[in-house]
Amino acid sequence: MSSWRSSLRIFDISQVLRPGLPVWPGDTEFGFERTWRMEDGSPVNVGKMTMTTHSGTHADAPLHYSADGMDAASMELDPFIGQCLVVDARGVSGEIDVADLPHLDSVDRVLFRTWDSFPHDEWRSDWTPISSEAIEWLALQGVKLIGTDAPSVDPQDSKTMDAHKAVAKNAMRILEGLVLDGVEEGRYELIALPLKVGGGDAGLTRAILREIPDA
Ligand SMILES: Nc1ccccc1C(=O)C[C@H](N)C(=O)O
Ligand SMILES: [Zn+2]
Ligand SMILES: [Zn+2]
Repeated sequence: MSSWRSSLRIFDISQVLRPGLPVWPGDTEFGFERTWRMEDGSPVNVGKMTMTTHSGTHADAPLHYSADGMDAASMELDPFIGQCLVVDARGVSGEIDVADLPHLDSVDRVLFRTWDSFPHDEWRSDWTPISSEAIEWLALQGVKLIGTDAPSVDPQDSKTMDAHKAVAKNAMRILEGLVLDGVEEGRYELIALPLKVGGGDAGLTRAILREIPDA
């Protein structure tokens, strides 16, 4: 009788949305205020949040990088749920290129860990972007979703957005701002559902990885 796991380990790979959350320079700071207070006699506490669509862990919608792209509410869910491969790219200098990619066999989703320790409390503009050649190669291998612990798949000063354009050309999906500290390289189940934001150029996402039972 093989032992049955009572539960599979879950890794929460999402940032905490909170005031002080580092955001893209010049973008909307995360704001939170209480609009109904129990201390004022209200039967409940209710809050109000203001934030950029690209706050913390999020999925870009095609509308972000294509003027006529679909919004976050229209994105299909399949790319965001299923088996993925976490790749440790911490040793990569410059940008992740084809030579930095592992051999892939039948994997639809690839997540890149680039930070030794995720910068929760400071904006770091020196992240490791992904080259458009690497994205094209991943698309050729059948990859449908690319995730990163960086705030963008392109460099902060990009004007041509080559990585996003390669994603658009291959109808792939993007997760950015993941927290992959402590996640070993390997295969996991990804569950990362973007908020269904009508007109949204991105969807805030609670992303998790779940261990895959030993075959
Ligand atoms: N908030 C911004 C404001 C202006 C330009 C870029 C951003 C981004 O957040 C980058 C985005 N996460 C991206 O998909 O690359
Ligand atoms: Zn984004
Ligand atoms: Zn992006």
